[in-house]
Amino acid sequence: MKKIVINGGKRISGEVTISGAKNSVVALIPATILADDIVTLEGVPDISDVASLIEILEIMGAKVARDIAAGVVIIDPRGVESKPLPYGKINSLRASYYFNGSLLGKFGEATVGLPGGCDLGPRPIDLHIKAFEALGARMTFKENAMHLTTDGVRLKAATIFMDMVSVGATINTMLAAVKAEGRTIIENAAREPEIIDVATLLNNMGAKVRGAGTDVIRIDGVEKLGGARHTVIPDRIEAGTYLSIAAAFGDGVIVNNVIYEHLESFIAKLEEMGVKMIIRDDSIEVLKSENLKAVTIKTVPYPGFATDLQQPITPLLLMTNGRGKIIDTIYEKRVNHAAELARMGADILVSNGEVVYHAPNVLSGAEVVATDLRAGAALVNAGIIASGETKISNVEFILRGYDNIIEKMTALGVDIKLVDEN
Ligand SMILES: CC(=O)N[C@H]1[C@@H](OP(=O)(O)OP(=O)(O)OC[C@H]2O[C@@H](n3ccc(=O)[nH]c3=O)[C@H](O)[C@@H]2O)O[C@H](CO)[C@@H](O)[C@@H]1O
Ligand SMILES: C=C(OP(=O)(O)O)C(=O)O
Repeated sequence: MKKIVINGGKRISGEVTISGAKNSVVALIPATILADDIVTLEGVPDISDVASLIEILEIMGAKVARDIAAGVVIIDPRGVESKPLPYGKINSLRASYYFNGSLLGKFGEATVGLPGGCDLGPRPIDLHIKAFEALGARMTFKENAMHLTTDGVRLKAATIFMDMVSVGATINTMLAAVKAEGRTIIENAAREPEIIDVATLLNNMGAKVRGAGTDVIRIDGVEKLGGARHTVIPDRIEAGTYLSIAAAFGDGVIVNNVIYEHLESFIAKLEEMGVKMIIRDDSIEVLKSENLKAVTIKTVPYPGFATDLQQPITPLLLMTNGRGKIIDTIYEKRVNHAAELARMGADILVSNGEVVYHAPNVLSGAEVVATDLRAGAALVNAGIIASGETKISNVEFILRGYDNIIEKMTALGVDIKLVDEN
């Protein structure tokens, strides 16, 4: 079993460069099968979710060439068939649900197992299914998988109102609708930067998607999509994770390859706490910051404070002064990191579904468990601050979403290693 071991208590400094966004690339890869020619993705992070998606692409018949160090993946989807994908890697990540949309959009048929991903409480996909049905698909369960079919190959455009703001359902509807007959309108669409990134790739492939990044997306279906070359946007969640530890325990850290506009609500919180920063065109320098103020964080859909950042920022909150809360309105059960941080000596607990903390805290190294991806990131950040040794298990979650975290943290002066141990 792999574990991350951190010898903490040494302040960090230096520079780190942010990789391509996990939540973008995991949709871009399934999107490539809609093309009838080669698609090249640049800025692809070295994370296990990408490896899993490439494996699935290859099972479907795509030819894939990857240069991991250069961050380039070249996908030739011309041999792809809509084979049933009931088990295996499909269940190991969330984003495998995008193959439902792209296979359905291309072949009028898809058989894909239920998605996995982080256990954050219930994560239904009813909105995805409702949207596919509105586009003319029928759904049944077959071989433990969702089987989607339509009459003929092309779906029929529709106006779809999303009952809730959902990143996955918005992207999946785009994937299914780009080749449908007529104009599809998605109302109450999610507005995350990753949605714009997927729309940009689709448009470069020849699609007609307008309005991505607003809550109304219009898609005029086209018959054919071609090849394209696309660079993945920087990962705002990875950036927020490094900015958090830089603010909590840095003596001057520059975070490169950042789009500030994607992080505005997060930066606003750092400013409210009193963190000193210099914001440049595509980098943010965090200066040594002291006497920080406790704040309350409430997660909401973009452009509000991202649910994926509330756990990585928690160790920073623990270093402030005062009391505060974290209220996650997207996933009420995304609180498991609190108990692990308490094992490291933090004054933090969950009350009525809200995380309540009292700062400042003195953290000590401990054996802790990464219960999910961002809980794992929180424990890495806490382990850096804590005195003594922190040993984190279940690191597979962390490696799903953080490109070269050991190397990047080491470059900032952290004593951190990945070990194989029972
Ligand atoms: C691979 C990926 O991009 N994952 C991100 C994506 O997940 P994911 O796309 O799964 O999250 P959604 O935006 O769909 O979920 C938002 C909320 O809507 C609910 N919901 C969603 C779909 C549905 O059919 N029915 C329903 O009730 C969910 O339970 C949740 O409470 O957005 C989340 C919210 O920003 C992030 O935490 C995840 O990192
Ligand atoms: C919850 C996350 O990922 P996923 O939706 O892939 O499980 C995340 O990236 O924080």
